[in-house]
Amino acid sequence: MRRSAAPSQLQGNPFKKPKFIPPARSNPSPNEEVTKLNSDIKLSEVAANKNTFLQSQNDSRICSFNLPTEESSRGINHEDHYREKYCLEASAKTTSDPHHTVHLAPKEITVSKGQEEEPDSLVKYFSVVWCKPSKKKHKKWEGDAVLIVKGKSFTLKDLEGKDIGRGIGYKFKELEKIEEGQTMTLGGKEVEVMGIISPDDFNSGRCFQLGGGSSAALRSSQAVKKCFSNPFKSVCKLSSKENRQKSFQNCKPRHDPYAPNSLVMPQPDNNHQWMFSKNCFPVVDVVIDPHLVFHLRPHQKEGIIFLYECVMGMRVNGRCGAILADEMGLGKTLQCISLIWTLQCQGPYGGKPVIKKTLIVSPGSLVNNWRKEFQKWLGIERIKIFTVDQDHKVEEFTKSPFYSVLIISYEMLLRSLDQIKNIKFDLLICDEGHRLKNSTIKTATALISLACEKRIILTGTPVQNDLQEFFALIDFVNPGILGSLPSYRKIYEEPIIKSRQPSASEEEKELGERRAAELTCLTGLFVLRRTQEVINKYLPPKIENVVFCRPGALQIELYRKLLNSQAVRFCLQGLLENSSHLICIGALKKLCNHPCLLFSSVKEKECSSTWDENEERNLYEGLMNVFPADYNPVMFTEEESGKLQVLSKLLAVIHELCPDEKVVLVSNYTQTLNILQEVCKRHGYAYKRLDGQTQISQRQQIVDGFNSKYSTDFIFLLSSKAGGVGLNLIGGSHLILYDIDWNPATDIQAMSRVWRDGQKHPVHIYRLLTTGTIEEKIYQRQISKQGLSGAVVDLTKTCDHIQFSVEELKNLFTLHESSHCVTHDLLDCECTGENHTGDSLEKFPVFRNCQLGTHQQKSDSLKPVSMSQLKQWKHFSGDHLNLTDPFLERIRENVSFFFQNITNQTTAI
Ligand SMILES: Nc1ncnc2c1ncn2[C@@H]1O[C@H](COP(=O)(O)OP(=O)(O)OP(=O)(O)O)[C@@H](O)[C@H]1O
Ligand SMILES: [Mg+2]
Repeated sequence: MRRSAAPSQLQGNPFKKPKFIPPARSNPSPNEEVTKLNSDIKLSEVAANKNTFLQSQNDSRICSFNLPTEESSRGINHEDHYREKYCLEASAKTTSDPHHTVHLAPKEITVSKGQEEEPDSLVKYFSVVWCKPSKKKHKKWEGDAVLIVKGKSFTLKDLEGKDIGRGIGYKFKELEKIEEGQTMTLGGKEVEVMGIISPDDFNSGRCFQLGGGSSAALRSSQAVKKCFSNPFKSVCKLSSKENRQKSFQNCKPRHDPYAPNSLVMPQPDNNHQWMFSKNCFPVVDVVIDPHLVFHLRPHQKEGIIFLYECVMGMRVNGRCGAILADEMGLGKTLQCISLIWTLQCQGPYGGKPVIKKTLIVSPGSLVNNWRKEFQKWLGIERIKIFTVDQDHKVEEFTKSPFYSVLIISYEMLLRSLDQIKNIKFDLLICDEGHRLKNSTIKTATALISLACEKRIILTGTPVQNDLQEFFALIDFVNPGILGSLPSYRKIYEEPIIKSRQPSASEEEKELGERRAAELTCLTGLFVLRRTQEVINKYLPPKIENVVFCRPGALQIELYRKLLNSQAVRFCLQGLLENSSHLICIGALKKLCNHPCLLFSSVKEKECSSTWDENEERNLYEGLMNVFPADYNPVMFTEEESGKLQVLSKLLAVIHELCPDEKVVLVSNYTQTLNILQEVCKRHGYAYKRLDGQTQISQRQQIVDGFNSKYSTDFIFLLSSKAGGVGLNLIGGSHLILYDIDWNPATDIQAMSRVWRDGQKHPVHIYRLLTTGTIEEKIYQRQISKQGLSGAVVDLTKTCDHIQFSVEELKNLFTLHESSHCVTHDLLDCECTGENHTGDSLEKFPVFRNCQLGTHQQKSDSLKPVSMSQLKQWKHFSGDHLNLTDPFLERIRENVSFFFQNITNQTTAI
């Protein structure tokens, strides 16, 4: 029977066709195959064992994929480069084995109630094509589908995972005997069986991904298509033999690949050469500029190899995107600069450069940081970069032949999109690219519309917290690799989410885990994340302190008044509108920072026209009577706020004991920053300030000014939410978090500004919390499981997204006046806050009964500390004798409790 082909047949159905084997690997030895399979299994196991697709990205091991170490990279680079494809080839093998017989049904297939239970432990899966029944000889097949046969029933699913046919009560023998090539009518559709699908391929979801992007399908179908298009085309283009010889003679590596410590990129395999080598140029080693290699950390070398392989299409055939999701401060910028500089000057085929122009899009505050980093690592001569701002328009870049790199902010990009679209960029880098996680926002649609194939997203944020956002990022760098959004939802998202519901059956759990593992395996080829641990050894010690400050008398009185307000009482009875608890929380937080902030808010509200109808009236009623009659917020005193008192003393002692060191002072509120700024003025401390209002064009200048060793600044006032992302503030070695955010990511972002590569001094972090108040509760939420699930490190998640039960609100709206530290009370620790024995803090390996381990512990990764980790931190009450830390000693009078942890303790403080 002749017939027109269904989509799968046009592309090459991997479930029917024999596996495509690249020329160089036509006869893999049995051992090699075993290794590959093992590698696949290991990979899946890691993901599955971790039981989570979410967590796996946080594990630096998972996405590293046997990247060569510094020592081994030279050797490995010249071998055929297959290691990264183990996973793919292994999948291809399982799917294409023509000898697959019918498999015993895995237990994950449920038998729905009422269905006949006959020998349907046998579940079989087939790839089929289908059409409406007709008597025509030449069938016009309408689509590919997956046929699932179980006992006397069957289900037909299209490649988006949707059911398109179901039937029950068939003669058992008919369904039992289905074999390849057979046609039959099932549920009103004519179906031809194309091949058998293994339970493994069904459970992993690979069988649905013909065109979309299953690893196996991608490799085979695309490679086949490209390879056999016209293999001789390029050869014929050569003008003459002499010309060819001449140009071949010039094909030399730009740098000596055999020099000691050289960093050589992996050579493309035969398949790649077959597809991409224009004019059959000889393969030349691509060698990273030794000038750069000299500075690179081992993880950065690996990162560059990873990026190179991705953008060259060596990891996933025909796909040139990558996500570099290294934790903050690991030098993603330098890795990209090295890649750009290399590709701009070199290439594997005849040494010809791979790219001409690069577009870097970054948050406005980082545009100049990119320029500086280029200059830092490559000087001003090697590469000409152009940054777009008010005075330097994209046209200038277009007109000048000198520039090869354009750096632009996301905002400017939108404004100049038309001009940008007219430029042919060969490489696109999106810094802090997690903002593209919503593909419908303008910036994302603008960037998606650019023709450039080689795309890199840089982000310090794990990208797998939300499966739809994850899809958007993956689909941006490698469009279509996960299929369409609807099919992704059906095949991956739904089973994965279902498997995580407490009510999930064993089968659902197993299926969800398999799909998650497959997704991790597929995307892990072009997503790389390493954690802070990889650079810890290059960083100075970090002394982290959580400081519980006693509230001032006025603060306590006002706090009580607020808690007794009608607004809070209504909240606790669930009587007020949804957002009213947020107003109460906001007022308590302000009060913790300083009573004068609350005073100003109430005054402002009193004058506002909405005051009468407003719930705030219920909250603020009678509050003014608590303030002294002549209270003037401008004349605020430090004594009125416990934290401000501690801060003031802390600044004084740092100034006195470390005159060469500087302080980064962080708050999330502009009004609080105003108070802190006033404190600086009163004490005569020179300062710089960066917040949401700071002009983008001035930001880098302010940062540079502060970081400069000639700067006289003592303090950098930073609004972390407004401008913290990506900044380098290594000029400061003391960082004080004046207030706490619901989202631990905001604080972690801020901390990472100073404890990063280039920091010369030991870093001291002080997190100030007002004892017994809502600040402690927020902190507890950060470190408890509740805070950790879901939006761990997503900066866009704010308090508004958090749902509170009445119980939780009750807890939030309680003031613990008699406790030294409610957080410690919750730790179930037997100590009385007296455990510090008086030895130097730095050398404190003593095992105390309240500790789970010795003092030093591994919490280096940029994750919020957990309750149990906190318990292992050294801790003591403020009135404990013999505080040997001179900074803590000076502030103890106003402090009820301390927690302290030292990382990288070995180096002397
Ligand atoms: N190999 C290196 N040697 C010395 N300093 C380095 C090295 N690599 C990076 N740095 C410096 O480390 C700092 C952090 O680098 P970078 O800004 O690229 O981090 P990042 O990974 O982009 O972090 P974030 O996610 O916070 O943006 C920069 O000052 C950079 O110059
Ligand atoms: Mg960065």
